[in-house]
Amino acid sequence: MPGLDGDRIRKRLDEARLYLCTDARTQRGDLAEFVDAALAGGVDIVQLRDKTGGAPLEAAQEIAALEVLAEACARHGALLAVNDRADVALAVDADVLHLGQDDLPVRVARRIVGEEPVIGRSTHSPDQARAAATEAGVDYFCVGPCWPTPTKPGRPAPGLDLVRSVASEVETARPWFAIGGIDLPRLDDVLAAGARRAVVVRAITEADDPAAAARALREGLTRAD
Ligand SMILES: Cc1ncc(COP(=O)(O)OP(=O)(O)O)c(N)n1
Ligand SMILES: Cc1nc(C(=O)O)sc1CCOP(=O)(O)O
Ligand SMILES: [Mg+2]
Repeated sequence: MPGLDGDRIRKRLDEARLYLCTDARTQRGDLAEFVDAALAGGVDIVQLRDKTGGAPLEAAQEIAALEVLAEACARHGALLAVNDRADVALAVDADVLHLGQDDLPVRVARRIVGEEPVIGRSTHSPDQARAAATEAGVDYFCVGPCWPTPTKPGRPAPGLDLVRSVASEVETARPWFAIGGIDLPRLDDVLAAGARRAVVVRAITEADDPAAAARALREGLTRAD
């Protein structure tokens, strides 16, 4: 929630179970209604991740979409996440900045966003997960893809073996999320592998009823606690 201090952001991150990445829904023109429904269903963190047009969003479009998400997150007590861009995270006072292996180094991003927002890291191997579990400035990490996914074409999937290995071998107090190909029918397998938090894209963005889809995923994750 923009305006939260670092301690409150970290407390909410710790409690978070369901993380949604959404595009700006430019074609459908329903971003505000969509995100309101997803948040009502129990999404804890919303990230704007728009890679739909083959090129990044224009800056003005990205900021406009983030303002829509920020207002909805503030109303629902959820965290707002920016993908890739530390300058954009600073500009919109985001709670969360997410960085992949090929994005800005965390120590560089920290110089831009300061200490308040949390920073997350994508990981795709046990070594990367171990590094994210200890690297200074990282607050959470993601582990995947659990299944090959058209949302991230070309990203090989280490599968649930990676989730099992992180759950059993990486000792960390940092929250971590499983990602990639996760939907309700697969959630029990993700939980059985040892994850307690999940990131989804299509399971909510492509649902006929995003509130119901989010609710079912959130309930599944909550039951596993
Ligand atoms: C929450 C979350 N987890 C993983 C990613 C993927 O980040 P990255 O590997 O940098 O790929 P892009 O999303 O930037 O294409 C993410 N965005 N969010
Ligand atoms: C954006 C992204 N990052 C991944 C990673 O493994 O880091 S997998 C992924 C896409 C997840 O989309 P869906 O839920 O539609 O499969
Ligand atoms: Mg990235």
